[in-house]
Amino acid sequence: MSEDTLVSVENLKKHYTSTKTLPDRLFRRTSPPIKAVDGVSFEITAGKTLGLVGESGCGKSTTGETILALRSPTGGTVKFDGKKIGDLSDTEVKNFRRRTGMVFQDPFASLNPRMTAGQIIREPLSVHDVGTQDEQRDRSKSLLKRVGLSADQYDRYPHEFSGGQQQRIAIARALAVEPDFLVLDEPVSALDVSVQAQILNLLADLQTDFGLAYLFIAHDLSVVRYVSDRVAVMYLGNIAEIGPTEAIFERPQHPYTKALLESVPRARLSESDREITTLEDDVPSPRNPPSGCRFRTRCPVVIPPTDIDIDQTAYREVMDLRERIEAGTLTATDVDSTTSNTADAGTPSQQSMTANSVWPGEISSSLHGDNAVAVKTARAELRDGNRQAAIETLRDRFETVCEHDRPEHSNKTHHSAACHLRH
Ligand SMILES: Nc1ncnc2c1ncn2[C@@H]1O[C@H](COP(=O)(O)OP(=O)(O)OP(=O)(O)O)[C@@H](O)[C@H]1O
Repeated sequence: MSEDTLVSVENLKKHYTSTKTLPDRLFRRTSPPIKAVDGVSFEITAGKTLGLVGESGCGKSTTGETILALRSPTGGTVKFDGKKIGDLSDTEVKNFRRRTGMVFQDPFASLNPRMTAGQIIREPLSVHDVGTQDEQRDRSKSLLKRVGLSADQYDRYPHEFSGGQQQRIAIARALAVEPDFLVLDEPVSALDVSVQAQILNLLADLQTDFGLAYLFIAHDLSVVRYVSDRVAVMYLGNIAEIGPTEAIFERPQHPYTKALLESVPRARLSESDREITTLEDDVPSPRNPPSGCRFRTRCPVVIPPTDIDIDQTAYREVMDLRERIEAGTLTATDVDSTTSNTADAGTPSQQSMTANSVWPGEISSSLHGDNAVAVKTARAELRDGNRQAAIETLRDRFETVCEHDRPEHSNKTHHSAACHLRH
């Protein structure tokens, strides 16, 4: 941890356990928890911005809310200014609350409609007992001006403001008690594009003036690139890659970061022919995330076992096939019994089989030698009702390091990707 680290997050976990319904209780059913955040580590430097990006549902908001102790962690630690949040005394908790704050995506929903702009901004001053009534009023008015509104708007209600102005009020409220750290959860994504830049510039000015540190949560990569000193890329409850902004955008290391960047529309004409890898498949459920590397089920460069010879397209097809058998979405009834059978599965003389002969309708790549034999054997086993044997046959031959080992970050302080290809 460096001297000017303000927030330090180590192996943070937040799992949501669902409340049991009556049938669940009657039948003693338990559903696995949602692993929204599952072992996240990073640091935020005083006065700097860490951007947190990732697809919807990957755990960004939960990370921000858990860091601010709005949710209790399932595991791991958060330190603020060197002190562990869970160990704070009542006075220290109050001080932590004063020094931290949050700005939400939907400004209207985050402002009390029955309070005026002035009352909203004053509220934290009252809660923390800062100043006299007159001083609180004066400070609220000067904050209104500081965020680009007018002191005359003090007595107006939220609905009398535009979306951008409402977000300015929410920012003023967050600044009222002079915090050091703000979690900004998608602060511009609900706003018109024309207003977004104004709010981003305001946040940048305030950061410079008050030395604020930000955790800036967003799914819009161009926004994150614009505001962040460092960027953490999150996937299914884990940090896939973290590093300085330019390094992440110019020299991404993790296949997920690359795919995320590739999925951004190309701005320059010169780039219009660039081949793109889009993230088409759905993100797996955080209730039952893939073992090993969380991204392996969608990864375009998943690593085959070192002792087999297979190209990436064929390997991905075989992996997807096994996933479907394991998930129960490919069953015996889906196997056409008129073609292929167990007998021809392991014929040693069959060194190469055409795509059609290996698993009609499922495998379109050509597989050779023992790869083809394993897939044909699994097919026959599934058709004969022996699903577990089919899974084992495929696992024995094709199990990958990406599947049984969770990749670690090699370099926690600079630029690092949690990917087996980096080791
Ligand atoms: N209070 C909750 N109870 C149960 N599950 C939750 C709760 N809050 C979030 N989740 C689940 O946890 C996972 C992570 O959600 P989270 O909102 O943190 O992700 P996110 O990356 O911020 O998504 P988005 O960009 O859509 O806001 C999701 O699967 C979500 O459905």
